[in-house]
Amino acid sequence: MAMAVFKSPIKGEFHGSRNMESKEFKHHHLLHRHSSGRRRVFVQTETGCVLGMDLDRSDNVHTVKKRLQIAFNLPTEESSLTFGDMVLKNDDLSAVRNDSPLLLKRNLMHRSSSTPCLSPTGNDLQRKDLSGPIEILSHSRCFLSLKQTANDIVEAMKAGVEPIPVNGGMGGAYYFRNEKGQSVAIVKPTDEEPFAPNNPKGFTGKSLGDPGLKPSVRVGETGYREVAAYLLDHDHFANVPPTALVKITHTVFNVNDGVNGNRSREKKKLVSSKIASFQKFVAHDFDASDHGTSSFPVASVHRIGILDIRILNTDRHGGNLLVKKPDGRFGQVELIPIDHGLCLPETLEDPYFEWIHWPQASIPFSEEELDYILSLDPVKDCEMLRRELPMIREACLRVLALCTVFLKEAAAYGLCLAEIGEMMTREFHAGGEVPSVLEMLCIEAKRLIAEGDVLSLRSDVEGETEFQFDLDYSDLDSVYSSKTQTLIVKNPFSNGRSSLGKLEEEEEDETEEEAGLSLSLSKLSTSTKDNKMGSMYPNNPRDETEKTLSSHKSANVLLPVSTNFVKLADMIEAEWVVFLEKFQELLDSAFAERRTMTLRSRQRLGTSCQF
Ligand SMILES: Nc1ncnc2c1ncn2[C@@H]1O[C@H](COP(=O)(O)OP(=O)(O)OP(=O)(O)O)[C@@H](O)[C@H]1O
Repeated sequence: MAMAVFKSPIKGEFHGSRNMESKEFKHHHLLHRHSSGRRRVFVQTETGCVLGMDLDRSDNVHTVKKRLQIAFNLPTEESSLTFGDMVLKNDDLSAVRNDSPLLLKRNLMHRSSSTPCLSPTGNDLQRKDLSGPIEILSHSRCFLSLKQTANDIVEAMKAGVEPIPVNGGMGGAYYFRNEKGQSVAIVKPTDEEPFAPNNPKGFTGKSLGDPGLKPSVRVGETGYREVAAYLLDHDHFANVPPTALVKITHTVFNVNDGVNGNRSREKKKLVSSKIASFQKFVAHDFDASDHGTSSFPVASVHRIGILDIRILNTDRHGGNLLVKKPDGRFGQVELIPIDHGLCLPETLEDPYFEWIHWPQASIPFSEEELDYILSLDPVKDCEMLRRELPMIREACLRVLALCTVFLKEAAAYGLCLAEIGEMMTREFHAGGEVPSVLEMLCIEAKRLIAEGDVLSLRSDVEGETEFQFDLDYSDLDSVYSSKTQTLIVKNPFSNGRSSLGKLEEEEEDETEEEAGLSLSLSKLSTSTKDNKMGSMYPNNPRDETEKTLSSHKSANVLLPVSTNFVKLADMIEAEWVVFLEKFQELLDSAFAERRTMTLRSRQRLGTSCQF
């Protein structure tokens, strides 16, 4: 019963680089650009400083870098300018859209651990940065309600009402208030995230763009994920508070001295401009970790679970569900999901779903929920995110597409939220972490592609797309143990092509044990989470990761280890299309297996546990 979600529109939708965008969008984009010629962009350095700049028709990468050289005292040849997945090269600024944040990076060979915080030195340029105190980085209607909130805050700032730093959490966060002193928004600067250069709580040691708290979510990129979760929450189904990316200027923000991560501005009270997520504050009474969960409405748990599955949320713990007591005596509590910074990872990760063992999650979906799931369109969702958040990485969009397809098929089969969540979650066995059923299905789909003749799919498009993904994964590979991936990918393409050189080198080292792993995968049934799987990993994959991590500096000592079993973004578009088809073909038997497991465990527990 595989659904034809990706049949016709897929061409041109799921691709590795934004310069292959759909014709329709490109046309619209070009029209817009040529009619106005001007665009406003926000350039952020790796250490967090932000400058608003107006580009006009005649600007190119070189002229922009030249202006930044004056502002940040960073020679053009020592810097690169990136926009999401893309390193902007030559004279091409055509992909950069109005309100886009760009990242100015110091080239690797010019970096040193004692690099001071790049702070703007060009007064002239700074004066030309005519940003208001809060600028929403979009003119989309989706953020209209936040415009008023921003205006209220600006009025309060004029009246001397100061924001309040949030005490808890690892990242820098601030409650911004209205004139009455009421909190109306929570602001999280991207350069104050855990391990980012200006983190106020001592968790520093990385640059923006480096792998972060979760290796598949880069430092400085949690903010746009918060916005993505809001945008994907169609019809406010799951109750995600309105969230936007902003450029915001205030003295309350933290700037470290760059070398030791010490706070330097506390006393000086200097004004800093930041790119931050800006979320509507929702008054609440407690969070889900403070309270029994039995009073939580089934519908709210289902709606939040549906969102978490789509976005592969790796951080849905109780503290990230705010709880509001009912107004009247007989009302129900309201749940407000927050903190979506660790959703949409760049590779399949182990999600964390606090609700997975709540009884509500085992109750079948209602008709209304099934209709909502049926209406979800992963192709449209990806298009919408590309439009609203042009910096979003294609790798994240593939995770979104895959998880949405999985949800749609599973719900259509009749599985409940708990069953779907469990199929996405890894288990730990004596031998280490075991891939989730979802991951095993992906591994199997990749193997099926490898068996078929997809080599021809690669021939035309290898160069550029490959490069985009190489950029993405060179960083991530250093913190992941990706043994399984290597084995799966190298088999079909071991024909001496240069872009896969790295994999070929590794192939020579293939041990008997690894060959055995390839073989086991080929015999894989979809019931993957039994103890047999443990023996497929005689060496704990986590040990490998720990070894890699130990070679990194400060922040990595504190970072959790992570295993990467499946990458999605290493496939060229044509492979991705075939992969999705194979993946869907495998789903029915996996769901049947899961259903049998549920029935068996119910029989064991007796009927008292049924709902
Ligand atoms: N939209 C909101 N409305 C009201 N309060 C909020 C909102 N978002 C966050 N908070 C409060 O701020 C606290 C910190 O927020 P959040 O968990 O998003 O930040 P964080 O730095 O990512 O935290 P952590 O490190 O625990 O993940 C929350 O525990 C919650 O109490």
